Amino acid sequence: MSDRLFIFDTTLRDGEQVPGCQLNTVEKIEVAKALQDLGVDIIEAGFPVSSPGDFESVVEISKAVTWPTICALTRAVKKDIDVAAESLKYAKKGRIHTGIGTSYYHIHHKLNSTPEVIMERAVEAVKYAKQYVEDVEFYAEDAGRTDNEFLAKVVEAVIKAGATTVNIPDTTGYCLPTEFGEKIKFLMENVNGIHKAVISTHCHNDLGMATANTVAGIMNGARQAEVTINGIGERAGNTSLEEVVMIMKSRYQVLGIETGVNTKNIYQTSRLVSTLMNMPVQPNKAIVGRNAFAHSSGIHQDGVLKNRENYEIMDPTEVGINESAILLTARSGRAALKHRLELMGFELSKEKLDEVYEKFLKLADNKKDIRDDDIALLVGDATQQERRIKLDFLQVLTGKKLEPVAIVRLDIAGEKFDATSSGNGPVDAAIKAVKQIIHRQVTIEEFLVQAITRGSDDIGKVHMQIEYNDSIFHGFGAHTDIVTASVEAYLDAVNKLPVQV
Ligand SMILES: CC(=O)SCCNC(=O)CCNC(=O)[C@H](O)C(C)(C)COP(=O)(O)OP(=O)(O)OC[C@H]1O[C@@H](n2cnc3c(N)ncnc32)[C@H](O)[C@@H]1OP(=O)(O)O
Ligand SMILES: CC(C)C(=O)C(=O)O
Repeated sequence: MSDRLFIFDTTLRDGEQVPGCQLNTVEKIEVAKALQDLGVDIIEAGFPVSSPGDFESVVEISKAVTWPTICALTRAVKKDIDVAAESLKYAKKGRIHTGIGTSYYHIHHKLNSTPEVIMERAVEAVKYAKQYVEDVEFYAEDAGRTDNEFLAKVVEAVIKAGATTVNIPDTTGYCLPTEFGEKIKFLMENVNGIHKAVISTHCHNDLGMATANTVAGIMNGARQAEVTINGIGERAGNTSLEEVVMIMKSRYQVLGIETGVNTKNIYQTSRLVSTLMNMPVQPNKAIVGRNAFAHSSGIHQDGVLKNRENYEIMDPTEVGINESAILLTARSGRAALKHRLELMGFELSKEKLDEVYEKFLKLADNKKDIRDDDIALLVGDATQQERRIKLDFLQVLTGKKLEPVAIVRLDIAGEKFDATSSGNGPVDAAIKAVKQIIHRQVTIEEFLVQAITRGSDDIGKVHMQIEYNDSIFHGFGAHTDIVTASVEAYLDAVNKLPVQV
């Protein structure tokens, strides 16, 4: 048996069935070209009979794409097949994908038919499509819930009628991986002529088993996997391309099967599809999720920094992601902080690192997303000269219809001084209280408040410019509490005034 797995991408057909994900023809061409660059073997471009727009898209994709096979879906209905054939007239390699439901439910409760009639319609559809193209794929819809004996008869009949690929979809995402694997094995062992066709999987993710079922199918003889980028598709979605491809690559030693996919294009294709279809990728999505190569807890970060393979089974660059991310959170340890500091150009002694780490933990408990700006401020704080005047305590009472009042305690060269003041705002009240303790004739010339990054949990940065004896002094403060940041900025500037003798 061949060790090459054909990748059949149905992002533009099954993926596009997702409500809100419809693309126009220009966007579909962009995705099709990206799929071509990615190296998929077959692009299912649409269901041409469904609308003039979908027909047009299949025509234009056929013109735009050079080497992958372009596939058009149909029911086992002559008109559908005629229209599909027409839409494929510019395809360098065209495939008609026709089929019909084979499960008890579909035969009796959807098609109001009998197994015998369904068998005839299946054979007839394949023969009809065969008049147009050599490459005909047949799908036995809801094969996952189809009795294996009947399925084997249908598969044998459609291969005899000329089907070159036979698709065994788990349409409702019902099968267990063992059941799906056994289904494929049963067909491989019981269908006469099975080796004349490629057996394909098309698994849905209703129970989160789409990829597991696809792999089980491949392990039992399927050599085409029908997949979508980011696993998008009807209901809970389809098997995701990136998962199947990376399973084949990462576990080649066990499975011995290759795809023709250029895995380095995976991430960019995922982003493209997500953006065009307005379909965000869940952060923990395997391979392409924002956190797929991000480490946030101290023990993992330490392990990854010592050797990436301690916690990573794939190299992120293999899927087009530049590098693993070490995210700083309240669960991070010194190793991660030190690593980030080094990347930022700081080499701290062990003692200094401990000091910054303590401050970092306090900040991280209050702020989810710690960025380089935050770290720079912490390092700045920890490495600053000892200040003579320090803010020891600050409490502010403020609110709508309340006169703001601030209580301040300063530590001046080891001695504590308290003051209380009201003001027209909390910052004004706090600065006035400070001024009651520090009797210097200073005026604030400039007061600039800025959120460093984003979000209401962000650090506010304050820049203050004060004037004293015709000279200007600058002060900076940063804190998640903007009043504290303002007082710190004021004191920073005051600490720079010439010491009075
Ligand atoms: C599992 C899958 O994902 S299959 C692909 C799903 N994608 C789509 O359905 C999108 C495209 N579909 C469409 O645009 C429309 O449904 C069309 C054009 C195909 C048909 O539209 P309508 O003629 O209005 O039929 P409608 O959608 O209401 O019902 C589907 C009909 O097709 C029949 N049918 C369903 N599947 C098949 C099949 N594989 N082969 C033959 N007939 C089928 C149904 O039994 C039903 O027939 P009935 O009206 O005689 O009961
Ligand atoms: C048309 C077929 C292949 C399908 O999408 C399904 O069965 O899920």
